[in-house]
Amino acid sequence: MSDTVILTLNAGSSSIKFAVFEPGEEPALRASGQVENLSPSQQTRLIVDRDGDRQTADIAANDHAGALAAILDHAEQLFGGATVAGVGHRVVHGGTDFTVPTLLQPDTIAALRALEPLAPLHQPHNLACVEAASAAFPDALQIACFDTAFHRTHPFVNDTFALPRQWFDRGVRRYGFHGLSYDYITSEIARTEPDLSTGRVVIAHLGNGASMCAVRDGRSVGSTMGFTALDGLPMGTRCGQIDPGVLLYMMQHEGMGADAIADLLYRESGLKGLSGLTHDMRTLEASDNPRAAEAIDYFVFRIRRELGGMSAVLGGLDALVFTGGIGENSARVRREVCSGMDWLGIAIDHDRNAGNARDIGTDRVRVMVIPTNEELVMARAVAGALSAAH
Ligand SMILES: Nc1ncnc2c1ncn2[C@@H]1O[C@H](COP(=O)(O)OP(=O)(O)O)[C@@H](O)[C@H]1O
Ligand SMILES: CC(=O)OP(=O)(O)O
Ligand SMILES: [Mg+2]
Repeated sequence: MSDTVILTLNAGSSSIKFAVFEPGEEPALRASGQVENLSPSQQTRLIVDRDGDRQTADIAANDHAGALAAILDHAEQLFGGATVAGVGHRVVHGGTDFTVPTLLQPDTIAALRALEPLAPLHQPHNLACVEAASAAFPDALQIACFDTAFHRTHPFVNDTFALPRQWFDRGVRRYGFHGLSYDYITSEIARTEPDLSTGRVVIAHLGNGASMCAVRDGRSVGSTMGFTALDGLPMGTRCGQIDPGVLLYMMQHEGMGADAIADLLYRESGLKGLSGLTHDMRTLEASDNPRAAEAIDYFVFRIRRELGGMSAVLGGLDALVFTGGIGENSARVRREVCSGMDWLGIAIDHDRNAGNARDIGTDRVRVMVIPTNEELVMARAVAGALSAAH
């Protein structure tokens, strides 16, 4: 057993997911878990998974520093006496400047803080974890791993809006997110499906946040997400694509200010807004309320539209991959996305789909369900930084 370990942190607004790896050419997972319900109105819980065993404890934390302190209270169980040599942080927005995993230092942290308004549900929490982990592990390398970095291979037409050119030059452009997930899926395809690694692939990352990525030759050529993680598909609480005229109307005729609109678009829309019930797909699927079904219908409709558009951009399609909590687990969403898609060469086996099997396609296009692993992508980056530092 190694005497140093890598810790990865992935902070959301009400959770921190973490994992512990032994460093090496391919880091080996030692333990993982999360702090969930990290909000004043809920009972915060710590979950630790190790050696096939799950432990759960109620904890008192109500912010990210408190959550990290609770994780460290379990240091012996997680690290087993090993030193944390590097910490990988998921940082959702890297803007135009951060295109590779980056050592976090005061100037980089300040530059990333400036991007907080572009990812208000994520960036402040990501940076809170950086602060807490730097205090807890002052001798460890703190490495930022960016959701935007995988998309920096986009052609200009996918990255620009049709605004006066100065806005593009000032960074108002489409970045794309969920890059750690797409990086992992493309690395899995390269490892297990060499024929597909030079192919035309659409990956649908469907979780609380949801986006799709068009991949050719293992590189991103398009994403449904844009300047922020609001664009594209509808999500748990985010609206997805919207006519900007709606926002003008709300400001000019409904007396809504920027904060009220931000709250509406980031926290009250998407599946939650449409259903009037919940952001949670599992609960929606179990509901017999017709609005729950309408919310799922809209989610599926947008995925199908984007699939058609991305297939056109790619000049055809060789594989469709589902990932993320919904993509990996919802047989209904996958079935409805693939239904009537034979014109594109997509058909699925319903038994294999119901069992979340890895290969569910029966026609020309491969249709696959691949669980994502953003933590491993971060651990690989930290392992690389550690071996470069020695
Ligand atoms: N068995 C399931 N059936 C349908 N949806 C599921 C299932 N399991 C998880 N989900 C959905 O996955 C979503 C969470 O996805 P996840 O990728 O874990 O989120 P996050 O973006 O927070 O990492 C929720 O909407 C949840 O309901
Ligand atoms: C970028 C994004 O939407 O991330 P998540 O799915 O973790 O909310
Ligand atoms: Mg996620």
